[in-house]
Amino acid sequence: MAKPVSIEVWNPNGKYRVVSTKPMPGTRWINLLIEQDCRVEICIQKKTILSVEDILALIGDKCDGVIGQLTEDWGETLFAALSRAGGKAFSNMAVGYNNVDVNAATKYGVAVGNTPGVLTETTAELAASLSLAASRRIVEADEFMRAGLYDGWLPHLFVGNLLKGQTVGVIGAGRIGSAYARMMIEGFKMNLIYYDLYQATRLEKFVTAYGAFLKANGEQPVTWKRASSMDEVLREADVISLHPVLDKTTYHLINKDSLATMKKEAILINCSRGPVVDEVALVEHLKQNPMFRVGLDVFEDEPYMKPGLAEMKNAVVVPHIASASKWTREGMATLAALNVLGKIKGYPVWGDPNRVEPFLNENAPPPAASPSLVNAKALGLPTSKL
Ligand SMILES: NC(=O)C1=CN([C@@H]2O[C@H](COP(=O)(O)OP(=O)(O)OC[C@H]3O[C@@H](n4cnc5c(N)ncnc54)[C@H](O)[C@@H]3O)[C@@H](O)[C@H]2O)C=CC1
Ligand SMILES: O=C(O)C(=O)CO
Repeated sequence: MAKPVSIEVWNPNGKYRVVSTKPMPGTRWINLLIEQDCRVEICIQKKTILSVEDILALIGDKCDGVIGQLTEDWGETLFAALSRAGGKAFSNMAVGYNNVDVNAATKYGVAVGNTPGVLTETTAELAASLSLAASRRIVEADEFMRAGLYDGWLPHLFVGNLLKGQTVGVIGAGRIGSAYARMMIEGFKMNLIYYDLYQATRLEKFVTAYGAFLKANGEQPVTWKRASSMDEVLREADVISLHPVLDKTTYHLINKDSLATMKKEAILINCSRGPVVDEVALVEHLKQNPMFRVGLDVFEDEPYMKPGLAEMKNAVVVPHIASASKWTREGMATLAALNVLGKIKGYPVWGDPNRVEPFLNENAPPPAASPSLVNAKALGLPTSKL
């Protein structure tokens, strides 16, 4: 028997029962659901990661939709239970959905939502922050100051890497990878090399135009190159940032061999998913190459780090906070709630998940659509005209 979980209830007489497995930032998401006759139940259990058993208890006998988190294991068991309870929709409060078995959801007729776009710039900004922190050894230097070790300027004190004119490498030049690339190119005049399965045409056009602008102003123009293999990026780039989805093709994309391919003084950033990097191999590489540095937002066995990583001075580590700006987190909550609401109300699916701004405008009602359902096609759901 599943244990009871603590919940907070909004609009108890609402017709549709929507459960959120966590309190989420802002109130717009709650108000939008209430306005459309939903009873909203929010799990307030003091437990960071809910088990499948906890979530089964939350779903109960009647549940129309659930908003869940990337820490939860949404597989066959939960989708079968949600479907038995009359559920039509689940949305992750995240753009990544590697914690969700989409095939199982489709089998039970449950739509799966995610939250693209609203976190693109915020996540790219954290990747840029980690790039700076790692290249200029900010965390090491901060610890040194606080320990009272600073006794005067020295020519060799915390010497790091200059970014200007160096090459930034992006693996996975989708929404976030492209936004990060632009920040590093505009901010630090870096040249770009990227690897993706698809051509990042808009990014290429941007770098070409920016290069022409710099040249016209008498500055060294920036350049871009689409690499034909990931290894080409690893060999040539001075800073490498990982932004692909996590799937079978990207699991341990960075491993002992690929680490050995990188420059000895390269900077590696991971704000995608932990298992994209073989963390045991990374710890060993950091030990052997003190001038190689990493900035990590995600870890292979979250919330844990592999043994040895916490002791490495050449690693900057933060707890999966890349999308943690107020505007973004409130927007993620709104998109997740609207994904679930749209399916419950029988609305079509928004035609372009890369253009979700109309759903985030607080001064106008959101479009009558689900902003982003990843199995819409498999479920044969209609698409809204933009
Ligand atoms: N650390 C954090 O808090 C956050 C992490 N993320 C992670 O970032 C990922 C990317 O998000 P978006 O940019 O919005 O997604 P996106 O779908 O726009 O971009 C992903 C890119 O990866 C590329 N890709 C897929 N397989 C590849 C492979 N084998 N090699 C190279 N490239 C490959 C795709 O073609 C695509 O261009 C999410 O799936 C999520 O896991 C996203 C937001 C916040
Ligand atoms: O959205 C995601 O995929 C995250 O990792 C958290 O924002």
